[in-house]
Amino acid sequence: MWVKICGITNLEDALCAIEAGADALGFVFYPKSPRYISPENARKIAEKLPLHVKKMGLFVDATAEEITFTCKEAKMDMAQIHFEVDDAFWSALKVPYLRVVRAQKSEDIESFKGLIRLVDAYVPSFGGAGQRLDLSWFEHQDCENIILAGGLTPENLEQIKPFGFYGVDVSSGVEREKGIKEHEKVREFIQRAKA
Ligand SMILES: O=C(O)c1ccccc1N[C@@H]1O[C@H](COP(=O)(O)O)[C@@H](O)[C@H]1O
Repeated sequence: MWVKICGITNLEDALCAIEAGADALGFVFYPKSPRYISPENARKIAEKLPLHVKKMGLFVDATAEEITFTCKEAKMDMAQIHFEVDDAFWSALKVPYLRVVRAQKSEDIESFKGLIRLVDAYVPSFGGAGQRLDLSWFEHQDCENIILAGGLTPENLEQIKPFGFYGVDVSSGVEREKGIKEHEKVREFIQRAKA
């Protein structure tokens, strides 16, 4: 299973996640988030990381032009678009991206069906709140294109295994405090996701 550890704010947490086998790391460029990192600081970390690990910039309420610029400035491989956008946005975006569905009801998870997408639980603060999705919504769905997020922890990973998700994304569930990872939880999460 593909694993992304999100909300990275320092090099130590990034290296811990990589040593444990993370496939991707997330850097939050949303100024209202407690996990916000400046593009300049994200770049200092990204430059020290191996090429095979995807560096993903997470955005809320930004224009396609701003996101394109910030991803290049911060040496991100990809943008995670964590808010609703119109069709014109996607063609204006000039970096690879991951679509996010913030699901409030079961029908929502069918948005962008067939495309690789991250499905997170809807929260007014946009994310990182540890809010879980109702797993019964996924029971008759093809989950192989879905990266699941929202309230995941090392302890509840076992419940999602039978669905066959492409990947998982976690932030608050492996933290010691907002923006700082608990390394033992990071290792445990990745080990269980990949088992
Ligand atoms: O982490 C944040 O602060 C954040 C802010 C705004 C939008 C998304 C954010 N995080 C993403 O939310 C999901 C779920 O997080 P959690 O595991 O429930 O804490 C995940 O994709 C985070 O990257």
